[in-house]
Amino acid sequence: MKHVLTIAGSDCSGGAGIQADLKTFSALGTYGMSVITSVVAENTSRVISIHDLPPSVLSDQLDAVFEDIQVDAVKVGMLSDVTIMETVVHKLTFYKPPFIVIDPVMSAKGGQALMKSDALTALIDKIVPLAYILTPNIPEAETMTGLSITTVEDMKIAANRIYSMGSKYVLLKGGHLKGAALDLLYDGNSYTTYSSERILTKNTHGTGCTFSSAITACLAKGLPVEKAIDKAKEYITGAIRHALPIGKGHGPTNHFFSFYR
Ligand SMILES: Nc1ncnc2c1ncn2[C@@H]1O[C@H](COP(=O)(O)OP(=O)(O)O)[C@@H](O)[C@H]1O
Ligand SMILES: Cc1ncc(COP(=O)(O)O)c(N)n1
Repeated sequence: MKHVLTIAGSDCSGGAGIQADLKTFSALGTYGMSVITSVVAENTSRVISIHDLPPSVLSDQLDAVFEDIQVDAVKVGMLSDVTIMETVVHKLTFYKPPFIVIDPVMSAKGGQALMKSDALTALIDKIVPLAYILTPNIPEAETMTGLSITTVEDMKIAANRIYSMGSKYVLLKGGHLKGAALDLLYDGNSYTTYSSERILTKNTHGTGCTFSSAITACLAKGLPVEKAIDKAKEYITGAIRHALPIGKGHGPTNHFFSFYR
């Protein structure tokens, strides 16, 4: 069995962050581990508070995992500030796991910030170059590039711009646009699209976390990039189609939908 690590925030309501990541890792047959960056008191409707863990606690967790267990792939999610980013860069540069998938989380579905705005430069200069695959959504790509993205042509221009910031692949997710749920992969040479029908639901809490974790698990299992994304796209579409209508806001993705099909 492959061993997969998530470095991300904790969502006590279980829909996003490390909770979504660990459920995805299990559902895809991998052994999941978690290093928590921040404890977020949040639910399907709102973020109440964010408690960032001290850098030493973050470093210790990373050492505890890497000194003892082989890590086949890493997913990075919420990194709230520059200090947390610097700690993650330091440790991942030292331990050099084979695949690093980075979801540049900036806000929760309700719009509340999960990354401090003064951390944008560190995200671009220090975190992005670590990424094998970077998975921004449309608002994140707009923040990173200063572009307005409303069409697939705009997505191509933005993906190109983000690629030049230093990640090996850019997967720009189109969940926030209209029409089909179309994601665009750019590898520096050509574009590949991954498309599914748009599911009419408000229950999209954790979609980005689930998708990036599924890609990470598939890479750990040895799938080439295009196949890993294909499989993860199939997984996220099922998890949204069967998303749970719980809570008063955006309900969470469902990781056990395959048992009920
Ligand atoms: N309503 C939907 N129906 C089908 N797929 C969706 C829907 N919303 C998002 N997706 C897909 O879910 C994945 C996560 O994308 P997105 O929701 O944009 O991420 P984030 O959670 O980071 O905002 C992408 O593959 C996207 O195309
Ligand atoms: C701790 C944490 N990390 C990430 C997200 C974003 O989740 P998503 O974009 O997948 O809905 C979140 N709401 N909470």
